[in-house]
Amino acid sequence: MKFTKMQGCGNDYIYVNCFEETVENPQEVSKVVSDRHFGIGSDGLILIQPSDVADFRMSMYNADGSESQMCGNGVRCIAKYVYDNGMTDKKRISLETKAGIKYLDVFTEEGKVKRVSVDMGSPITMPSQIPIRMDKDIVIDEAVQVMGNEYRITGVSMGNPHCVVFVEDTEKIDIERIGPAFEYHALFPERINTEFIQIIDRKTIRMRVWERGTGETLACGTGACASVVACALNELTEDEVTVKLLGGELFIQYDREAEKVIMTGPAEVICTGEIEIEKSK
Ligand SMILES: N[C@@H](CCC[C@H](N)C(=O)O)C(=O)O
Repeated sequence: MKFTKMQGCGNDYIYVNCFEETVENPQEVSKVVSDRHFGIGSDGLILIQPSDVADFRMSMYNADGSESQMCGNGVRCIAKYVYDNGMTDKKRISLETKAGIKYLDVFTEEGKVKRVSVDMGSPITMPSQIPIRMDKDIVIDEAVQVMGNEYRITGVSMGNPHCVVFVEDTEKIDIERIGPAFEYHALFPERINTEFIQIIDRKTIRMRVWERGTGETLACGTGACASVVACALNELTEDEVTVKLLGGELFIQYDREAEKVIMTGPAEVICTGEIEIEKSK
């Protein structure tokens, strides 16, 4: 199987061009390629596919093989892949995802995509649609018990589920211990991505993330968008915020009137290669 490894703010995935390759069992293939010791090493697998309703389609799988509806860093990398490889010459690309059609604007330097702005659509705050098991109209700054401690959570879906927790200092979070406890908490029937957010000032936040199905990653695009919406709901920041992640920075604009979130950030190729996948996978 031919692949390209790409990253957006250090959130790295194996991309397969399904106009040329067939991936029969993507859940299993994602586990194999993502393994950082016995595979290529990545946060998951992303398939670039033909679409009947948009220019391209994305399917994305976490490192544990579970499928997600959306991947913010992944959609930017797909825009770079299809443009740089001459699969389109459009500077506004439409992409079908399990969370609807997303529109990607590419910014090029010397003919190659450097940055991409994505219309991430409307944030969803209704608990039953995130989903979060809470008998409320919206989950803002709600107290929950996790591993014997109280945390205050704000729930937002960007097509995939997020739980945002504000902390004094992201460096002091024992994320390997607390991340899985959030992910598998009974409040979240489809598990959850958890963002730990430190407010730097009204235009800047620092974020660490525990991703559903993968663990701690260096960045999460949907998570950055969900966090900026959560900041706005808690009146902690303005609506245009730079999110500092372990692997880089994303610029997020929350347009409350239009009810949409725009994410802008980089996309880079790491390497290309070929891997033998057993027939049963
Ligand atoms: N890293 C991604 C999100 C990947 C999916 C997530 N782990 C989930 O299961 O929903 C991003 O950049 O948005």
